[in-house]
Amino acid sequence: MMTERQSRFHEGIRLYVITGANYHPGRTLADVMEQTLIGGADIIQLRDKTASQRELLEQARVLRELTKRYGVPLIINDYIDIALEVGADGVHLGQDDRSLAEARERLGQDAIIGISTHQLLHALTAQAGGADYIGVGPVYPTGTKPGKAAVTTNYVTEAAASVKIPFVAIGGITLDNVDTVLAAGATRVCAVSAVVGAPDPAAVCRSFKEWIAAADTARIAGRAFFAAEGSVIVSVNVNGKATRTAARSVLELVREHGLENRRMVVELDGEIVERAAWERTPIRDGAAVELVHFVGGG
Ligand SMILES: Cc1ncc(COP(=O)(O)OP(=O)(O)O)c(N)n1
Ligand SMILES: Cc1ncsc1CCOP(=O)(O)O
Ligand SMILES: [Mg+2]
Repeated sequence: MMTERQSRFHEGIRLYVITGANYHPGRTLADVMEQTLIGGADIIQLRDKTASQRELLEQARVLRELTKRYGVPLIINDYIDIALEVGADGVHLGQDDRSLAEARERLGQDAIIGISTHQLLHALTAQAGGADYIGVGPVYPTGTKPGKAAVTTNYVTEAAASVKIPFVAIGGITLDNVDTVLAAGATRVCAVSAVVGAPDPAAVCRSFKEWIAAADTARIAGRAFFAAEGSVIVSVNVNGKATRTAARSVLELVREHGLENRRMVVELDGEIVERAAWERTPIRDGAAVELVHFVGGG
């Protein structure tokens, strides 16, 4: 009996961080990449277009040890040999790199193989060829890949509609435009400069993850996720925890937390909101909310 191949690019992989040593002069690769893992990076790719193969191998060994410690997959850009040598989880290949078939043949069924795509035909070809995920980009022009034409968010929307395997949006994505990329249909985001070039890479990763979670919440609730201009995404403090939400009213926030049918009290900015007013009470940016529910009887 034929069993379907189970990809190791699992559902929980949402924030993909690629190395970019030129963006953090004076800080080591290990230090910066550990910060991204602390901040919640779900997968790491080693990419360095100027290092020698020997230097890359050394970097790959450092990242293999680090990613193992955090239980996160390590992908090597371009080089199947290096992936094999250090026991990486897989490789990422572009349209002009080694082929998907060769990588699968050499790395085996368990390996994670990602393919860069710039149009739907690339995406469908990679999917048919057994890729585990695809890169969709560059969404915006980026100094990390200078001269490469941007595919725009139109391709993100096309991929969301037609591609069945996971895709990561990549290229020029920052905390200032990630809402637009998510609103276009991305559920996974990949970044280099916005993360590794930041003074606090862990904080940037946490913020990316919050945006991704806020878009998930909207999608699960069956609502559109709006980008900044018509934004319904607000930062609120719920029971002392900073979070982002697409909830427009107290009622929606209560629903988001699965508490609608519970005996509970809602406090908004220090004032109790009567249940009858939940639906008409808006959630504003910066609001402090306490959701107090009563456990058990008596
Ligand atoms: C996740 C991800 N997406 C796209 C790329 C780019 O790969 P490629 O087109 O081969 O370009 P280089 O990175 O090799 O310059 C990527 N590396 N990762
Ligand atoms: C490797 C790559 N492939 C498409 S865009 C890109 C670079 C992404 O880097 P940044 O997040 O700094 O724009
Ligand atoms: Mg490449």
